[in-house]
Amino acid sequence: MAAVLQVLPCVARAPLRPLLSGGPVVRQASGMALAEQAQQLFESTVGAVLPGPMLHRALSLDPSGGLLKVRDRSFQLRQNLHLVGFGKAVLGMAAAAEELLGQHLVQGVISVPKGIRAAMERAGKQEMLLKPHSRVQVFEGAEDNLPDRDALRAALAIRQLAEGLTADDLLLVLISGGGSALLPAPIPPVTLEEKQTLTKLLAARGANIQELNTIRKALSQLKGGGLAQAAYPAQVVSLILSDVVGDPVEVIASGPTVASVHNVQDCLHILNRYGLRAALPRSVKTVLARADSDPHGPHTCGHVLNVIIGSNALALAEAQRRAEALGYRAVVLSAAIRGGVKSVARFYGLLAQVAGAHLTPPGTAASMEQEEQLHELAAELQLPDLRLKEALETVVGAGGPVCLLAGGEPTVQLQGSGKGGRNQELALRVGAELGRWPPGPVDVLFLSGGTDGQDGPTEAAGAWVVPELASQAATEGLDVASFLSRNDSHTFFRCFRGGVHLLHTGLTGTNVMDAHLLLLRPR
Ligand SMILES: Nc1ncnc2c1ncn2[C@@H]1O[C@H](COP(=O)(O)OP(=O)(O)OP(=O)(O)O)[C@@H](O)[C@H]1O
Ligand SMILES: O=C(O)[C@H](O)CO
Repeated sequence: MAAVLQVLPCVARAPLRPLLSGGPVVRQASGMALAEQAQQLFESTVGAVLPGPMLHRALSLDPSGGLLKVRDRSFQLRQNLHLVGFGKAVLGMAAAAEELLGQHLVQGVISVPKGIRAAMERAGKQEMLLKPHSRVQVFEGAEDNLPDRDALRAALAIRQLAEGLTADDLLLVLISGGGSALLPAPIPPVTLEEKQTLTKLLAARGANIQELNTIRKALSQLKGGGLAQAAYPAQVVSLILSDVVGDPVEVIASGPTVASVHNVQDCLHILNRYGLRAALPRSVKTVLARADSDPHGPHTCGHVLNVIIGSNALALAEAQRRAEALGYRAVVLSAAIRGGVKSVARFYGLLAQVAGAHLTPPGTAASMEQEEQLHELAAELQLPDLRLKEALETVVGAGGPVCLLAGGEPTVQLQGSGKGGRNQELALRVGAELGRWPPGPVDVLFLSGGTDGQDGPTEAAGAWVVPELASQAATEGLDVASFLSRNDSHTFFRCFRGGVHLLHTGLTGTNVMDAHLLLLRPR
């Protein structure tokens, strides 16, 4: 089994850059508007997991001795270092790796989303781009996050590089979310089109990422440890940016350097669950039937070191430090927020109400009933790492501003044909929840943002809300409930107050799911 290391403990601070548009509309806290502080905290969250800081935390090079250190392991470099990568954040990761490794890097191939170089150039993010005469070959593909011919060409080039390595070589593998679609190499006779159709159907029928990637692994030459196997006997070091709740290395990008533990029965259960077993193409049945006799056994990954170098938890930890520096008592509630967006919004609404009441003098206390509802909802959401009790204890003892941080990936069941994204919909729903209760003597702000800088098919990363939002919107003739019923959160935020509640970052070059911030400040 491959060695799995957890996130690196210390985090370099990223430079601050204004991300939120619009002026301060929330009362000042410590001389700075809550909205501005939320901006800084979101910047810190993203900054902790930008490619440059991450790679510098993960790798160090001793140029005199030509030793590459990854955590507590050292590797001798002697013109034997090769690089491959795939994922939405891999262009910047490769640029940072190349900068760090210099002439030691012999060659590389990466597979990144279509148009990403042009987008980074347009955004002026030179640090996310490879040098003009880079040794790393770049393939762009997987338009709309679906495996396509371009991604297949990239996957084959990556396989070829891996297969050409010897026991003297070291292969650095850069992995981030979106890697599954960017590394398609179906096992014949399964075709790319068949795999694409199956993936689309599973996703449309609600399969989660664990289920989706179990099927992807079974049908792929490179996923589920296949890439590690192709590179054997070279030493493999995978640096992984997690976009999956809980950071499971076997799931992220379908674990190309992690031995798969799934068998055919697991796949058949999943296909059954989504009503796809009966209609399977013959090729898929053939490959599944073969798979049991030819598993990527655990023994195939003994030459691999898998290291999580960036995650939601790590990003939130940095935001927590920043919040404390701004004078908040800060708690990370959870880095594994999941569940329907309506329940998650209700959770944050109740949390704000209960926490707000704890922050204010007796007489404004939230009812016991609300506190009970909060705990019940938390139990229903089944968030494994939730620190609700600790958060509420902190609030009780705070006597001043409080910042509750969380992250993860709630789900939106699309009903309408409006324009929006997970984060904007969550923020709007939380805004509506906050408006249901009479405001106590406490300022409240909730922000939800996608750390990749793009929330659904919109140009915004997310949005922030305050309890007055719904009533203020009504004075502008905007009915929050009707926008929500159409999943039209982006249109709402664009119209409301000229769009000042939208969070605009542009593509950030990283992705560790979403970040949620709840700021409370007694008046
Ligand atoms: N109109 C809408 N309102 C709310 N959510 C939407 C809307 N349209 C799409 N979405 C949601 O946006 C998500 C897809 O957007 P996005 O690309 O940001 O997330 P993703 O696929 O999880 O990618 P990543 O992991 O890179 O963030 C889906 O969860 C989808 O349900
Ligand atoms: O590429 C993938 O499989 C998803 O982004 C999860 O990592």
